[in-house]
Amino acid sequence: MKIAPSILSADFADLATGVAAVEAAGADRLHIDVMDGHFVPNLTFGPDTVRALRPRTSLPLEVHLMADDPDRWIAGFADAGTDILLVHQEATAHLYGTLQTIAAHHVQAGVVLNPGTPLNTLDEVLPLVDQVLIMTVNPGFGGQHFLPAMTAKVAALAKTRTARGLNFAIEVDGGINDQTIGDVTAAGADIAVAGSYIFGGDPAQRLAKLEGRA
Ligand SMILES: O=C(CO)[C@@H](O)[C@H](O)COP(=O)(O)O
Ligand SMILES: [Co+2]
Repeated sequence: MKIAPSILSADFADLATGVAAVEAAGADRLHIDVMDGHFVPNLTFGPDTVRALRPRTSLPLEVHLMADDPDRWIAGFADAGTDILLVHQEATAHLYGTLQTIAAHHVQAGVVLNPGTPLNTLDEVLPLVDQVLIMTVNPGFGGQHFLPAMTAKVAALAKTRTARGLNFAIEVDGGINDQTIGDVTAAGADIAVAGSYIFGGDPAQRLAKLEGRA
């Protein structure tokens, strides 16, 4: 299991220190939650945050774009140094085209599903994506409780991946801690995002504990 610390729970006034701590602790990538105040009721980072972090770490930068009309932002995040760009199925009327545009910018493309959105809405785009992110909370805020019903969704997606001979990575996001990571690992998730759990204590100890339970 790869672990992607979410900087949503880091100290916004000292992001570089938080990033250095999780990198030293062996994180696999950095998860950057971009919120536009429309798609979700919160405001966070923009492309300039990615641009500022890029020279501060060698970790891959993964942007979780919680924004309406994501096409507006693709070029900006690509140019800023994003390695993986994840867009919500619910945020665009033209998902197939949006994913093609991300790939055309030489950025890995991923799609995200809210808890209430069925897996079959991705049937046509699965061959296009490098990654599928299953939200295990409603998006917008860190520190929420994991939704246990999402474990079956992860398992169903893993089954579909095998049946169709595809090789996208499966990621989970929301409420991941030492109590919840075991179930999603068993269900077939490859990458777990964790924010409040990692930054709510000593990041190195918390990361090691997650890896031990995964
Ligand atoms: O995308 C989101 C929230 O919308 C997440 O990436 C959170 O940042 C995860 O936080 P925790 O649930 O791990 O505290
Ligand atoms: Co996220």
